[in-house]
Amino acid sequence: MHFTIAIDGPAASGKGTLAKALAKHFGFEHLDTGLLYRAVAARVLAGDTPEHAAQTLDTHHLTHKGMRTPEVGAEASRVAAIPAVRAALVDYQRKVARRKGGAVLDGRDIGTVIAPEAEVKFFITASDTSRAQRRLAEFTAKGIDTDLETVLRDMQDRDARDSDRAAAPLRPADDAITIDTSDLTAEEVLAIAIELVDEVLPK
Ligand SMILES: Nc1ncnc2c1ncn2[C@@H]1O[C@H](COP(=O)(O)OP(=O)(O)O)[C@@H](O)[C@H]1O
Ligand SMILES: Nc1ccn([C@@H]2O[C@H](COP(=O)(O)OP(=O)(O)O)[C@@H](O)[C@H]2O)c(=O)n1
Repeated sequence: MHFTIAIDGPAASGKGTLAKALAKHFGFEHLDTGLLYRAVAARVLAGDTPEHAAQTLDTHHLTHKGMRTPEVGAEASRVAAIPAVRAALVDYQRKVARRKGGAVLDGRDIGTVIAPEAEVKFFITASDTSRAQRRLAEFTAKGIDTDLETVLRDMQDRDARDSDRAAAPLRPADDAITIDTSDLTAEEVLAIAIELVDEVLPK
């Protein structure tokens, strides 16, 4: 059985949390596609060129530590605007998306470019303040010294780069279901999403 769930949205909206929980619930594979761009960015920060880093990316690069720092996130959104970088990462993502047994992919262009044929598409949003507070809590838990104002500004800069770029900009697919998670717990978001997927999933 092929069944793809596409999840897109801006930074720290809760895409990854929902994708992981949906994959677990339905026994599907999960791919955090942001990790691909973060892994390219980490290699660029270590001296590689974006094109070479993307073309030679290997799954073991995805498990490296330090991928969720503000510096890697900012660089990820810069390399992600380069068409050759995006092109190098397409095949791997499409292969996962059409994997037998079902897949959940989260990112920015899953419903629009990587898997426009996905059976279910979600666009996950939340207010800027909620998202910045969530991201700050993550950074603080990791021992990264920053503050709400800085996190909010970096996040808005990154969202703007992701939305304004010419190559696969962040936007909901026409047939995506938007969920605003500002006032919902992760469990509430999951329950809503499961119900919507169940309506489409072959019995
Ligand atoms: N509905 C929610 N309510 C509150 N916090 C949430 C919710 N969904 C996710 N989070 C938390 O917000 C942070 C960012 O979530 P994450 O799923 O990593 O976002 P994204 O993948 O969109 O960047 C994480 O610490 C996560 O636990
Ligand atoms: N499918 C995707 C996924 C991520 N990205 C880029 O990678 C960056 C990091 O993505 P991420 O999903 O790890 O970021 P968060 O939403 O977790 O903060 C984004 O800001 C985008 O620039 C992309 O362009 N396309």
